[in-house]
Amino acid sequence: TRSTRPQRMLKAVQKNATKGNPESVISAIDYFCKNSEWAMNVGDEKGSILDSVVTEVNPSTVLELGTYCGYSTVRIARLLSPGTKLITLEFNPAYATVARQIIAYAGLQDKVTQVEGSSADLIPQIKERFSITTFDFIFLDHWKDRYLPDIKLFEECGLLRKGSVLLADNVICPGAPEYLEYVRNSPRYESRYYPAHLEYTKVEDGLEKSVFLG
Ligand SMILES: O=C(NCCCCCn1ccc2cnccc21)c1cc(-c2ccc(F)cc2)cc(O)c1O
Ligand SMILES: [Mg+2]
Repeated sequence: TRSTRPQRMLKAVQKNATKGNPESVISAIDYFCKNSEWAMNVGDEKGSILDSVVTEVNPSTVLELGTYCGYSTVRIARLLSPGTKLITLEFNPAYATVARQIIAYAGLQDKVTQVEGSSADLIPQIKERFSITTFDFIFLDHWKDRYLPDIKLFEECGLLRKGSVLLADNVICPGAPEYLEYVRNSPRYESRYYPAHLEYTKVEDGLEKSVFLG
């Protein structure tokens, strides 16, 4: 049977990137998506903004919702301080399988804990399962209609502290209007929009960075 797009992306990484070199893995995926097949990685333009926010926060505890093929996982993990690990959640087992191989090819498997399931199920379990009190940095890149219920779940589960940073992909395209309305109008967040474009296209999109004020 025909291979899947994530499988073809993995082949492109194995062919064009250098094992243990995260930058070459990132470049190989971006090249594949620009020249062969579009895929819903955060991409290079928004990825650079992600890099700058991760570098600024220098987080000790990190959660990513939406692993997909591991592109943003590699972008984040390569910037973490030694000894820091990130938790990345993926709902689709086929995506998770490809991501595991791409993350390992980049040599970052020791900095990543992959979890399979839905955010609604996982978020209430995090404190217990991973001995985490609060997150310094959360990257939202999963179902866009889950951004709002999940940020409320983070609050209810006591997973945010004064200064926790949430960065949300696709707030314009496909869009997360209710989420935007909430973080931009809630007195409990300081929110800022980073304009960019939908990965590998000229379509308007951007990232929303929201700092929890406690
Ligand atoms: O849908 C997107 N991502 C989510 C994929 C599914 C996530 C599933 N999942 C993972 C963890 C998890 C935990 N709990 C519940 C569900 C969970 C997405 C789409 C586009 C896009 C597509 C077509 C188009 F024409 C324009 C834009 C661009 C992006 O950058 C995107 O991120
Ligand atoms: Mg996205």
